[in-house]
Amino acid sequence: MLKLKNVSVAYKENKVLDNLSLTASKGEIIGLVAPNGTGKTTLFHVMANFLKPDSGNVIFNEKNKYKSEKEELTIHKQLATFPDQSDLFDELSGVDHMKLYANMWKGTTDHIQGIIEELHMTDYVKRKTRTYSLGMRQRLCFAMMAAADTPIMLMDEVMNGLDVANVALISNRLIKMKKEQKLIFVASHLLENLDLYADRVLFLKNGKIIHEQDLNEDNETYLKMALKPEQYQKLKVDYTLPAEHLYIAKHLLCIPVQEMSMTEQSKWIERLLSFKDEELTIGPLGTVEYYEKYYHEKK
Ligand SMILES: Nc1ncnc2c1ncn2[C@@H]1O[C@H](COP(=O)(O)OP(=O)(O)OP(=O)(O)O)[C@@H](O)[C@H]1O
Repeated sequence: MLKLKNVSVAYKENKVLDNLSLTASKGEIIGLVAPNGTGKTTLFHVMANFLKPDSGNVIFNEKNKYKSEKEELTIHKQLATFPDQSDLFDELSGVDHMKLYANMWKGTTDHIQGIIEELHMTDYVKRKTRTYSLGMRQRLCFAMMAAADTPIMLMDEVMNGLDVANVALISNRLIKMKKEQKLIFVASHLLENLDLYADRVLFLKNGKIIHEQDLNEDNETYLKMALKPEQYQKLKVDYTLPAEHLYIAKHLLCIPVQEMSMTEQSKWIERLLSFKDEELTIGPLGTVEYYEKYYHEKK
């Protein structure tokens, strides 16, 4: 449905995207993660043709490229980008904004009431947006995307400024959109949240996708525990850790257990539980752990 082929973008000496390629299909939510200033927004801008890459192509449905105004129009009918809160008009109401997006893309506004109810916006949506709080504005931005209802959606920082209840509300709506076969890209710093709805998470570094985590795969199970370097060293001296173990960002020990016998697993659990102050968890590596692995940062 959407293909990027060898896309490169540089701002003078600053190479932000370096020969980057990716393929995305309908019915997928793709998370995009990286520290601030790495190129997530730049990548979205290339996908939406707000920025022409220095080289490479964006291809939609195997045939459409940003080659002419006509083709751009064809693509833009299928693709909406998350509005910036600063783009909202102070003197218009939330409903007005939703109607704007609905008319621009879908050509009907019949579905708006359902979205308002689902996103719990009934109490405020008829008021002018200048009276909205940060979280209310953010929910409206999301509601505008839902109103546009395009097959492809690019969502930059969709959860910005939302409280826990609203993050859950929007996450559920994203899952519903996925079931409706939308292709949705979500750039986010809420890493654990991505594990709830994303099919894949792409990790961007030095202009490239350095890792693609498939969350639908039957991923390896790990014993996971935060250990100080000296604790880790002691464990290494006292026992032979499996060669495939990870010590992420000099902080998180992850021991793969799928190939181990039950007896061996129990031994490792016992050994780790001897570090009494630390919490032991069991499960696959999530986006948080990969993030630490690739960017060596604590959350
Ligand atoms: N118009 C521009 N001119 C020059 N440099 C730019 C421009 N836009 C972005 N950059 C640079 O490109 C790099 C990537 O920026 P981008 O906004 O794509 O990052 P990001 O991953 O979206 O960051 P954030 O998480 O903070 O939103 C940064 O170093 C930024 O300074």
